[in-house]
Amino acid sequence: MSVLGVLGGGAWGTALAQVLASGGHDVRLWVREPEVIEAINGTHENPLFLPGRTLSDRIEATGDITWVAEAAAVLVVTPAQHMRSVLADLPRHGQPLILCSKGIEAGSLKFLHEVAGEAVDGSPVAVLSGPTFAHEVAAGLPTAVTLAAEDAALAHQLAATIAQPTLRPYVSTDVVGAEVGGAVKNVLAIACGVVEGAGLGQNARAAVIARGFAEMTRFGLARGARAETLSGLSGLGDLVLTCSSTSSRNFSLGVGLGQGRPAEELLSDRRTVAEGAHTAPVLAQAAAAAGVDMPVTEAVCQLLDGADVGRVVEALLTRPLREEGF
Ligand SMILES: NC(=O)c1ccc[n+]([C@@H]2O[C@H](COP(=O)([O-])OP(=O)(O)OC[C@H]3O[C@@H](n4cnc5c(N)ncnc54)[C@H](O)[C@@H]3O)[C@@H](O)[C@H]2O)c1
Ligand SMILES: O=P(O)(O)OC[C@H](O)CO
Repeated sequence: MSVLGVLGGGAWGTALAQVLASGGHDVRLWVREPEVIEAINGTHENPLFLPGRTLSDRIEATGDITWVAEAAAVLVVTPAQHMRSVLADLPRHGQPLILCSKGIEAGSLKFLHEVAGEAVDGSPVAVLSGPTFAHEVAAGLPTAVTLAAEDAALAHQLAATIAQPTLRPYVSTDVVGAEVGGAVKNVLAIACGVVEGAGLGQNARAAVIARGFAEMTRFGLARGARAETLSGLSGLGDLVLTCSSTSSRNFSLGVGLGQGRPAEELLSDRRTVAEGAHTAPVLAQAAAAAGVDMPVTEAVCQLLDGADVGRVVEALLTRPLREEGF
């Protein structure tokens, strides 16, 4: 067993720390909030981000990122838009980084493996992504993920390190594909939530999933992803999960939008992150730059900007007819 580091004490960082610690690893968890550090080390719980779960005493929370940097590998689980600034403080030991966040950086339009590569020069980078509600992983429920690194040997080595009886990684060398799925599905989950909130029915939700997958695939292929990754755990698998449940923060945000509530109100008082709200405008820019048509993503951007739900839905449904396919 190894000493592993985790950056980010939100729901997902804490759940990953828990499943790794339950497998016998010692986990150093870097946490931003002093009250969360105190709760994890004092009473083995994270009431702010993962309430109701008793955590392993193999998890030690810290505010000292240099201590986490000494681990054999570091899982990076910050919100996507804060990854660059957090990694800037991580001392460089050449330790592998496993990126577990989902999104595209605003401004640069870069995937997170590109951001990490720039921020921590010299560390090999892998991406872990898939259908993974944090509370289920922390509860020890069976979960499968994609673990992608350009270097196949590294991907296999990291998969062997993190694999647990309830966490099964599937290895890939398609880093871009693994990232596209996680980033795009969050935007599409908002759209499915809107369908739910506006009472548009199950047929409409299935249509958004299917046509959303088509636009995920168009964008992914244009950016060099492989089709089998997009139809795998990190793409279609995560899309189906996140578009089906109010356990998803992105889906829940969409439900509120579909009920006609403004995005600012829905986002203002939450401490948890709904990545799709940040990714949608960035994805729309990246798609435009790649010459890819993403009508569902465009619709989500309009709704986040306060457009009327009925008008946005009508505009989507009255687009020129086209052949089915990607
Ligand atoms: N929760 C899940 O089920 C889940 C599963 C898979 C992937 N993810 C991804 O993991 C990433 C983290 O999500 P989460 O659910 O753990 O977070 P969360 O919503 O539970 O908690 C918010 C996190 O944001 C951090 N944060 C807030 N402001 C910050 C700042 N200025 N700088 C750095 N960090 C800041 C907080 O410290 C906390 O760790 C996201 O990209 C998310 O999409 C989440
Ligand atoms: O709650 P969400 O919408 O951020 O989704 C969590 C995970 O990404 C699901 O795989």
